[in-house]
Order: sequence, then structure tokens, then C-alpha cells
Amino acid sequence: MKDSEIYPTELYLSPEKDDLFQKEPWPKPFVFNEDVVNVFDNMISRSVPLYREVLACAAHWARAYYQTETKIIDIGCSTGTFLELIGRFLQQPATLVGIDNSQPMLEKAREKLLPIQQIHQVELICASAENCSFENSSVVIINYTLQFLPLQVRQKLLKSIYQGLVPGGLLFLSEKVKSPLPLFQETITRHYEAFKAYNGYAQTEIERKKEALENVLVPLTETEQLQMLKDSGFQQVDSLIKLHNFLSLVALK
Ligand SMILES: C[S@@+](CC[C@H](N)C(=O)[O-])C[C@H]1O[C@@H](n2cnc3c(N)ncnc32)[C@H](O)[C@@H]1O
Ligand SMILES: O=C(O)C(=O)C[C@]1(C(=O)O)C=C[C@@H](O)C=C1
Repeated sequence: MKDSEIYPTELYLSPEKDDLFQKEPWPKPFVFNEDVVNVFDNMISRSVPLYREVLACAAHWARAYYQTETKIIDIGCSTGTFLELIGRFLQQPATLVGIDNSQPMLEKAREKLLPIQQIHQVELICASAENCSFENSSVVIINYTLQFLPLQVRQKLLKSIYQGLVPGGLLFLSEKVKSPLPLFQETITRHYEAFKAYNGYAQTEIERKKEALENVLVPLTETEQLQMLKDSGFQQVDSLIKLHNFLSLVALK
């Protein structure tokens, strides 16, 4: 597959519509249970600005920094959408590892990744990321997942990723972030909610999910996120994409 063939990206997304917050009871506090998993592809692609572009970008960076005989690891791989994409996009067989602590997510991922297993070795690990090893990886992706970990665990995980990456290895990180300025945060939030409404979510659904995510998804500011990466060992960091309150960064070992 040539670079030009991945943009715009055709992702393998299950079409089941996310109407979880239309009916009672809705998942509160928010958890990645079977109900969420069943509609997750539709939920994330309607809730994260530039989701398709971010995954395409991550695939480009993964292919550029992948080193033969090492691993590509996707932390919080959910239903396997990124791994399926990179599996199609990589031009050589590789070991692709997906880590997620939700078993129902990994069951969906297993199905989605069947076709690429003819080319790649695929390992799906049901575990909490902070208990995993990242040894011999040249690319680690962590998209919209660090934000769900307790604050004190985030730094520990980033340090362990840094240790596991081979020299020249890449971390690709996407997160929901918050503005340090309360006024800007308010404006960004309103703009983000307009994005959700544009994608077909009703105001009640938006409000209910916001409540469900309180203290579950805890965003940092961009500055705090960059500092945490530096404190974990990553000295070379750059930002790639930001829209509303969602940011993608790359960091090099
Ligand atoms: C928003 S989703 C990630 C989306 C995915 N990376 C993508 O781009 O489609 C967050 C995922 O992280 C997983 N997760 C949450 N806490 C975790 C932890 N401590 N360790 C591993 N996975 C975790 C959840 O089960 C969920 O599948
Ligand atoms: O912040 C929100 O309101 C979101 O819906 C974002 C978000 C995320 O960033 O992971 C939250 C939960 C779901 O996993 C999908 C999207």
C-alpha cells in the first residue's frame, strides 16, 4: 500500500449506532463494558475530532519508525482499529501487539484482526498497561487511553514505555487535554459540544456522557502532558495535530 492510498483513511469500523446515552440506564460512571464495546467504533469516530486523520497519521509514523524484528504496540487498542490499519499499511511482516484491560474489547479486536494475521504475528494482551512490558518495541501507540489512568500511574507507564523502546523508537500519543485558561476551556468545550451535536448527538446525550466521564477521564493541559513526557525520559517531543481539546504528539527515544 502506497502512502497516497492511506489518505483519506478507510478504517474498519463496525456500524452499530451509539445510542447508549439516549436510554436509561446509561453507563455511569463510564466503563468499557459490553454495551459500550458493541457501539464503540461508532462512538469514538463521532466523539473524537479528526479520529480518521489521527489514525492515518499514526500509521504513517508507525511505518516510518518501525524497525525490523521489533514490535509495534498499541496500548488501549480497543476493537483493534489501528492495528488493522497498520497491518494493511506495513510493507513487511511484523509483530503487532494490542493491550487492553477490557476483555469484550479484545474479543472484537480478535475478529477484526483475523485477516491481517495471514501476514503479521498478532498478540492481544488483556492487562492493565502499567503491568506490561514494552521491551523490543520500536513503535508504541497510546491513543485516548492515558487519560483514563490514575494520575500517579501515567508517569510510571510512560517511563516504562521509554525504557522498553529501542533507540530511535517512537511514541505516538493522543489525548483529550484542557486549556489552562478557564475562559478558553469554556469556549473550547462549547465548540467541542457543537462538533458532537453536528455528529448527531442530542444535548441530553452530550450532558449525560459528560457527567459519566467526570473523574473517569481526567485531562491534563498540553504543558503538563509535555512535561510528563520529558520527565519520563523523552527529550525530543513534537505536536502533530490539535482540534478542540484533542491533541496528538510524537516523542522519540
Ligand atoms: C478511548 S479507548 C482507546 C481508543 C483506541 N486507542 C482507538 O484509537 O480507537 C480507551 C481504551 O483503553 C482501555 N483502557 C482503559 N484503561 C486501561 C488500562 N489501565 N490498561 C489498558 N487498557 C486500558 C479501555 O478498555 C479502552 O478500550
Ligand atoms: O470526552 C468526551 O466526551 C468523549 O466522548 C471522548 C471519548 C474519549 O476521548 O475517549 C470518551 C469516551 C469514549 O471512549 C470515546 C470518546
